[in-house]
Amino acid sequence: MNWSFSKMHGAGNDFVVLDGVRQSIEMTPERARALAHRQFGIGADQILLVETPSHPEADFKYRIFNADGSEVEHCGNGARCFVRFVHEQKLSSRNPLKAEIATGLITLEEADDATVTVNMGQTRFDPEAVAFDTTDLASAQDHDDTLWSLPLANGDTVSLSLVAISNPHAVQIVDDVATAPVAVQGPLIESHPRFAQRINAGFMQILDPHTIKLRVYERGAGETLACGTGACAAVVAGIRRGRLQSPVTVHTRGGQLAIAWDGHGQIAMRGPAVTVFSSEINIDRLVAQYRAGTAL
Ligand SMILES: N[C@H](CCC[C@H](N)C(=O)O)C(=O)O
Repeated sequence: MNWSFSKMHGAGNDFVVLDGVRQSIEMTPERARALAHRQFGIGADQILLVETPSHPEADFKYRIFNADGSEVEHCGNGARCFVRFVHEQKLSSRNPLKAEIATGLITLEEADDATVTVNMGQTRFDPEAVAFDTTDLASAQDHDDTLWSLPLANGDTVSLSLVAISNPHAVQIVDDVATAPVAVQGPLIESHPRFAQRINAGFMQILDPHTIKLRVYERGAGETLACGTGACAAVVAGIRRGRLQSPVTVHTRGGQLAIAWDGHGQIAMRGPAVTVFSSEINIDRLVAQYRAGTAL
């Protein structure tokens, strides 16, 4: 079966985007892993699927699969590519669009300067929102933010702000993102046993109240060049800890994102969306090649 797709990225966070409206696409974890595989597949951090919505006010349903095949609640950089894809593929000319995600609706709007602004949906700060087990753990309360001191398996202890942008994030402040132990602490935080659904691990360097640098070790994908929900989570954590003021420019390894948050409502994120190429692929042959390649 042949699937047409677009290869896209938002600030270097890259995606395979599929039209599940005009094509019959049944996504499985293995198919997502095969499409995302950097050697045996197309290569991507996430696979994005556009579908017919079930929510009455939505224009489309927006589904996200990580490179490890896990289906997740949200992807901010992907949302910008989603609306660009819908317009480029002439699935709809509506602008702004409403997309249905796991926790409700998000609004996506393309601007004339080729950037896209997304209202990122609900934000939560309670440990339950990130499936964090707080049993026997004293929270180091910091301002009005819960700052959790978490021992890691390698002997490090980290201070984490927990924020859900529909998907879960654990954000820490570091002196210098360039030397932050992302490769060591990232996987230990991502798969820490107290996070029942795993978590995205953010490392934020504050340059001034309106500017940060950020690296994110993503759940199910590893470190990416940018993470949209991670940028939102970092800005929210910084504002709630009295260290940042809206709007905030987030410098990532793949580009810049502009985040605005009034302290209680939705978060708005603006940034780039780029189509690298469009093509089609035989998914059955791809999965067979992926199985053969990864069997060793
Ligand atoms: N790895 C994330 C999903 C993709 C988020 C990121 N690519 C973004 O732009 O928000 C998770 O498992 O929640």
